[in-house]
Amino acid sequence: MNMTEKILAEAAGLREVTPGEIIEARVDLAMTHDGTSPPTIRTFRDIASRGGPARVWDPERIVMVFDHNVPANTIGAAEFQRVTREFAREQGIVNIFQNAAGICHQVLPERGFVRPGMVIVGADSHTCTYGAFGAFATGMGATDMAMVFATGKTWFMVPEAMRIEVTGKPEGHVYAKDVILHIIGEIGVDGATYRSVEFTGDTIESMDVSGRMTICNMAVEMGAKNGIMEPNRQTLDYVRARTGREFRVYSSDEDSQYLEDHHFDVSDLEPQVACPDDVDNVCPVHRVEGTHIDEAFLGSCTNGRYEDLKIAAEVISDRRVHEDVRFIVSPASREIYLKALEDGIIETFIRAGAIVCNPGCGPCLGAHMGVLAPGEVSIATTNRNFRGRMGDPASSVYLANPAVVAESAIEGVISAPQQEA
Ligand SMILES: CC(C)[C@H](C(=O)O)[C@@H](O)C(=O)O
Ligand code: SF4
Repeated sequence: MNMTEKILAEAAGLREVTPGEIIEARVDLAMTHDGTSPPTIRTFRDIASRGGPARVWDPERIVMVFDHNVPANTIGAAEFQRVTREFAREQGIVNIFQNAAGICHQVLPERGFVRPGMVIVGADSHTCTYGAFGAFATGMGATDMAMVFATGKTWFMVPEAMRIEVTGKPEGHVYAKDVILHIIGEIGVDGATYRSVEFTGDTIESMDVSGRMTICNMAVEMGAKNGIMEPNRQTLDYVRARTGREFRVYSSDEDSQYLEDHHFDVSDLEPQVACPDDVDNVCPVHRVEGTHIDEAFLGSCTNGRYEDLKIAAEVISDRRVHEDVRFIVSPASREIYLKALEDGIIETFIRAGAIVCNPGCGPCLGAHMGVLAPGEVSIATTNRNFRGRMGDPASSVYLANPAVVAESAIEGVISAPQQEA
């Protein structure tokens, strides 16, 4: 079996599982955020009113994070947060992060909730991020999540597996984001639908935790059920520094079967850009250089980590943001924000004329802060560029790495940074 199958078999109490099989699995951790807690709660109450349990199965295994609209920007968002807060209090859910602690997918690993070998479900599609830690992690809707709250279990169809081997050392301003954009450009937005995608190869093995998270974060953008990587040394150090709890590291058997095997050599890769309006509409940055932008956004669960802010600050140095551009920066968590503050990175942004916002999803999904007007263009370090994603349906989004976004913010048009990095 491969890693995903081993984790699922163990969680289902089975010796073996095979792709296509429907299993009932134990859930180790469940996450909901300010957008998805209320519908989960409503369904949970509905189940209770039909004879289901009135208490959640295990309040310690539920984590709630307010990140999509923090602080609340509408009365509706405020009401969603109030309902969630009250439910947490009533149910004894103490792991609720309300005041811009960060984006759920950053907060969970950072606070030691994510460990290798776990089964983690989240009411958010980018829950697949935790595959970077060797966990099986996937997103689900609020209705399924309500059943998890009630029973601590869920069903899965064991996914077919796909292996993506990445080799070579990226040069210059080429990062994990470029690697995953390039992969998605080749595989397509539906090329991995309902598959488990296992990332291997020396590029992945030597990659830092931040980069590994960026890659697994975007597995869902090619349709994957989950993305997963065997934890490397840096990942294990990260986990051990954040939790004293035990965990089990799984690896794929030598002879495990994959429906598809792909290989990417990234040694000569250029920075990549996903053009409107699809994540697989990818090209090397030089092809879109000079494209006018109105906004640049640095943040999100894809690229709002310390490493990303540092790259962007180095590119900016003592230059100033172009006068026709709003450059919005939102660190992915409070921990990251503080570290960037201590290191002068935040000061670099502010002096350059950037708008530094509190940690959260921010402009990523066009709901809060930095919404685009009709015809406007943004270049963002986020993971989605669907039509209308960051505002009006007639606005558009280019996805890129933090260095390209920072350089573009300075130049006022899509630009590649100098290659001396
Ligand atoms: C609002 C939420 C349910 C959504 C998701 O599931 O991914 C959001 O986080 C996104 O990135 O589009
Ligand atoms: S940062 Fe963007 S992609 Fe990530 S959870 Fe928030 S809205 Fe979704």
